[in-house]
Amino acid sequence: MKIGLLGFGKTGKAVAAVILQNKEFSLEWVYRRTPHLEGRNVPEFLGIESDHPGRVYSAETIGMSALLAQHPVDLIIDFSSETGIYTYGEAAAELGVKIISAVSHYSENEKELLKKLAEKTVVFWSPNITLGVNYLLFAAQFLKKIAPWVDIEINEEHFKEKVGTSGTAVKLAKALELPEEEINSVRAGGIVGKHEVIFGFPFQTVRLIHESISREAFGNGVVFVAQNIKDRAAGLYKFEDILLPYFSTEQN
Ligand SMILES: NC(=O)c1ccc[n+]([C@@H]2O[C@H](COP(=O)([O-])OP(=O)(O)OC[C@H]3O[C@@H](n4cnc5c(N)ncnc54)[C@H](O)[C@@H]3O)[C@@H](O)[C@H]2O)c1
Ligand SMILES: O=C(O)C1=N[C@H](C(=O)O)CCC1
Repeated sequence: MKIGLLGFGKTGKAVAAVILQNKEFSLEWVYRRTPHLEGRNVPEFLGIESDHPGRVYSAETIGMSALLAQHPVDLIIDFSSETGIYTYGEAAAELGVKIISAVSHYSENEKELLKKLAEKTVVFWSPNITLGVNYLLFAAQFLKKIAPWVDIEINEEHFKEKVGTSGTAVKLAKALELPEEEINSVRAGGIVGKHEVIFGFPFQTVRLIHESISREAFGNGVVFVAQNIKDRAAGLYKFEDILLPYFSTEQN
């Protein structure tokens, strides 16, 4: 599967490193806003031995439609920001190029755009692309179903510079019907990402914890998602759509 990547910051670099070492994929290009690193070879830049082309292009030099015509891909992965989708969304959807967006927060406008693009191609969006957190989300919902009266607290910890409440914690709060304002956030040093749901029962406490110990975790998540959406029809997908069949009690 040929891949294009938008967002080559802290996470994009770690995700690129994981993809470059996977023989099922070929990282064709990285697309940046500015010409910084333009023309660089990503495997060489990251010091990874890989035969993927992985060349850096910039919006100042080539538009997305031209890039997709000259260097076609099957899938675009987005670890940029809210605005990234406007750069490639329409061009990708027109060509049926699949989209995995890992951007943690979107406003209603971008969410509407994702829905529109999903009429033409596969669009997957998840504020947290790790298998672990999405498993935790299911487990937490099950426990709440069994004991709807239990006290629940959500804690999230991230690196000092992260702005706003994590998209993952917001999603957990929605799923567990808790007010977003009650999420407890810690910002300290270089914490990659930790989410905890505490169930306070009388006489016992249940803690569901997920910690990303390095950003390569998000690369592994991308690989898992890409493998699971590759044969899907156009539509808007979330992590739950991939995991739900695994919770079936039927034997296969
Ligand atoms: N879903 C997940 O599991 C997950 C995991 C980690 C990070 N994230 C999210 O991914 C995003 C990036 O995180 P980060 O820590 O790598 O941030 P970062 O600031 O280190 O990197 C973001 C990069 O994207 C680039 N960028 C921003 N807007 C762009 C655009 N319109 N076009 C092209 N490039 C653009 C920036 O220049 C920068 O290089 C954030 O939304 C973050 O919350 C999601
Ligand atoms: O590095 C980040 O930024 C992360 N953001 C996600 C969020 O906001 O939920 C979670 C993973 C790391």
